[in-house]
Amino acid sequence: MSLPKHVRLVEVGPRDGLQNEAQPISVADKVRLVDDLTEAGLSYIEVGSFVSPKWVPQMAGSAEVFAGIRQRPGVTYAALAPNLRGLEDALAAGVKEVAVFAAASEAFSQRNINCSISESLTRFEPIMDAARSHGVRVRGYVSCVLGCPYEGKVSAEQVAPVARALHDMGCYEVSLGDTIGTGTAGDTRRLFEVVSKQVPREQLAGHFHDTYGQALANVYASLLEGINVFDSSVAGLGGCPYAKGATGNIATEDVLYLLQGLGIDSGIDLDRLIAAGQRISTVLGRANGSRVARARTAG
Ligand SMILES: CC(C)(COP(=O)([O-])OP(=O)([O-])OC[C@H]1O[C@@H](n2cnc3c(N)ncnc32)[C@H](O)[C@@H]1OP(=O)([O-])[O-])[C@@H](O)C(=O)NCCC(=O)NCCSC(=O)C[C@@](C)(O)CC(=O)[O-]
Repeated sequence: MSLPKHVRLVEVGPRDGLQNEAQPISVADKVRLVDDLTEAGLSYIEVGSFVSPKWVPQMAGSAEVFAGIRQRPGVTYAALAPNLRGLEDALAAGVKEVAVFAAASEAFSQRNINCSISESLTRFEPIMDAARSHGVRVRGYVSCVLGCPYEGKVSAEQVAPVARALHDMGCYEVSLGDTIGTGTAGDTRRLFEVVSKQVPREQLAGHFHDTYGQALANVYASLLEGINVFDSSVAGLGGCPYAKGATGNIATEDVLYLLQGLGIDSGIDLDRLIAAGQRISTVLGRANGSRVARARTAG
């Protein structure tokens, strides 16, 4: 399969990245991050989550973040909504696109959203109906597609029906998440081969964490499988509260560098993106998780 000419990057740093940071982050710092990402040319930014603040304290204040950001026309600013309450809060905050999230492993589903996989899919139905009636698009996630912190190996055959269910209920795109970052390029190719028999490739995305240093290889493997949407996190922000040692998502800067080297357009300005990543890394007092950013800012 030939490589795509254009790839869309879904920037998940303000949500997947910041949700895992230990120290409190002010609304102003979150707003600044989203604005910096808009300036860098990202066309899709996941801004926050409308989830229980007891479960994910860092995402409290997502409505204030939405109220504070400068929204550029043509850019999608999305949020997670795990239940009807989350959707209603998102709508009240003026959110135009939400994401629901399921898992391919039962144990992870229980720990993450406190219900079984099938209960979660049932819970999403009224969200889909309400979103549809408000003209809000819904993206779907499947976690633990290449491994689970509790159950170990997860097969592509376990992932496919969950992805299919999300697609069938109306998710316009389903993002497959290697939550603990253990997957290899071979696993990734097989995953997309199997899942694309149930959901068209054009409606699948790859979401890779870099725990084992395989994320960039997995993006390349996915490109070879005809996938052209990837979730990534500026400065490689994040981790996973349920997976010991898990690192953040693949750094957006590193994916962008890969894409530029392949002559694939994404509309993003690497220098501005690096500046955005440096700024939030300084705010958080952490090392920048992007290899490209570290190399470009060394010395
Ligand atoms: C799903 C629930 C809400 C179920 O939570 P629950 O405890 O089963 O629900 P509940 O209905 O019994 O409610 C419990 C409490 O939460 C409140 N509540 C209930 N709903 C909401 C809401 N929407 N917003 C705010 N508060 C809410 C509710 O009002 C109540 O408050 P209390 O009476 O105890 O004071 C909970 O489990 C939850 O919020 N979990 C958080 C899950 C989460 O955000 N995980 C991280 C994102 S997923 C991810 O990172 C993976 C991904 C997508 O990146 C891909 C990958 O890498 O794998």
